[in-house]
Amino acid sequence: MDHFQYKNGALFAEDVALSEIAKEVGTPFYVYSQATLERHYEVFAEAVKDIDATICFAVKANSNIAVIKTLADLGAGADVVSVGELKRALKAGVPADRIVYSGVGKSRSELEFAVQTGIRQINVESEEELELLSEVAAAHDVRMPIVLRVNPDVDAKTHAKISTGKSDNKFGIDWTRAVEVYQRASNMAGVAPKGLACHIGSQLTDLEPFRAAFRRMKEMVGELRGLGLDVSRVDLGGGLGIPYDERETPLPIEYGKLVVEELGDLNVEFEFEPGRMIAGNAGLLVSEVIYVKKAPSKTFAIIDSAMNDLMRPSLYDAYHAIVPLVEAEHVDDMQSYDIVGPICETGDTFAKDRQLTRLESGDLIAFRTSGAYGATMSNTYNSRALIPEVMVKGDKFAVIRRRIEIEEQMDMESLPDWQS
Ligand SMILES: Cc1ncc(COP(=O)(O)O)c(C=O)c1O
Ligand SMILES: N[C@@H](CCCC[NH3+])C(=O)O
Repeated sequence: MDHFQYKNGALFAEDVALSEIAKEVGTPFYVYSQATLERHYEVFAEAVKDIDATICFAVKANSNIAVIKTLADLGAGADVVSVGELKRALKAGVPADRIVYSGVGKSRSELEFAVQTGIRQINVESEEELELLSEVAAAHDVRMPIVLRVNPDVDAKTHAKISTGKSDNKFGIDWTRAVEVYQRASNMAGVAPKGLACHIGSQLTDLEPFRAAFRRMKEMVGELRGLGLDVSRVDLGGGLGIPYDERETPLPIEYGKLVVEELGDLNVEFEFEPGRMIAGNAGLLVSEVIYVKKAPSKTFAIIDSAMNDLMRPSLYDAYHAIVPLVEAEHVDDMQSYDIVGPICETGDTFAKDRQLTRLESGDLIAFRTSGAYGATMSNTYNSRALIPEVMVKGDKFAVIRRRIEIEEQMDMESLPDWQS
């Protein structure tokens, strides 16, 4: 359940009419419901309450400091993949000892920063990274807690571009090598191996791939313990899918049950890294129709947001429900539209042949389920502004990132001496 509902024909975020926000901040903008963010975190926490669990919100899904702080205030940790995300998490008030750091390409300076910050753990994804981390941590007189991210060679049955657990994906250490690498790590300076991690992909709509990965993790923990090695943590990553359309997706409670069923007797601390499940349905992208253009074979609704603001449709052919801000009175007046942005690429298409109530220039529409991987993946292609993000709580709203205009972006550029 989210907190974006129609009241008297107008779409509200909690107790604020979205048209009111549009009037104040202009379109397009992202809007998040604090109550939905909180509710999703609580639902996930409830689902894993029977095990020792640290929930580390995957900051890549939504890195706005106000969003991270909302979750940190409920006790969330953070899963970060860059020093930039680490700095955001710290600024939002996430305690360092609740931050885990994943990613295949952490640089020396990033490792140095993480080691000095004293975060909970680094999820090591290759032997080369292990060697570098060992050197960096030892030089700082630190024994850095690590887990090895394992690639379990499991097909997550999700979009190929966001599947991460097959052996031909770049992520993690191949499961057939993991025990040997762990053994090696336990004799290295600067690192303290605590356990294993896996993350097989994002937007999983079937629990079976999770089960397969969990079983592989369990086998490996058994093997490591059999060798007398200590394993006290297992990080199960994120990946739980959410409904973008009417198809059902597994509930967090079912996922939690699966974890208990498969791994409940492991006697470890678990870490989870949910991103989409928490932020996805907590956000909308609101946009205005600029023109409605009839072509011989179809009608285009050209709107003021574009693929640079919400990349998911053009990148993954992802579906986002599109709804009007003013509930249509005549639902029998449905028409077919291609919803497109102003960018100079045909790929700048949000939806094809979408049945919507009649649209006119000036109408406001919203893309549902845009709170995860929306603003974080936006960019300034075609020299467009970065759009505002707004947070709603009850009957209040606040701009949590202002529009970053092109003038400001140009201020970051300079001419080489020989041109000035
Ligand atoms: C290592 C890692 N953890 C967590 C996540 C968050 O995934 P999701 O948003 O699907 O929960 C991702 C992204 O897929 C990831 O790569
Ligand atoms: N960016 C992707 C998810 C990738 C998850 C990152 N590991 C999406 O929008 O669905």
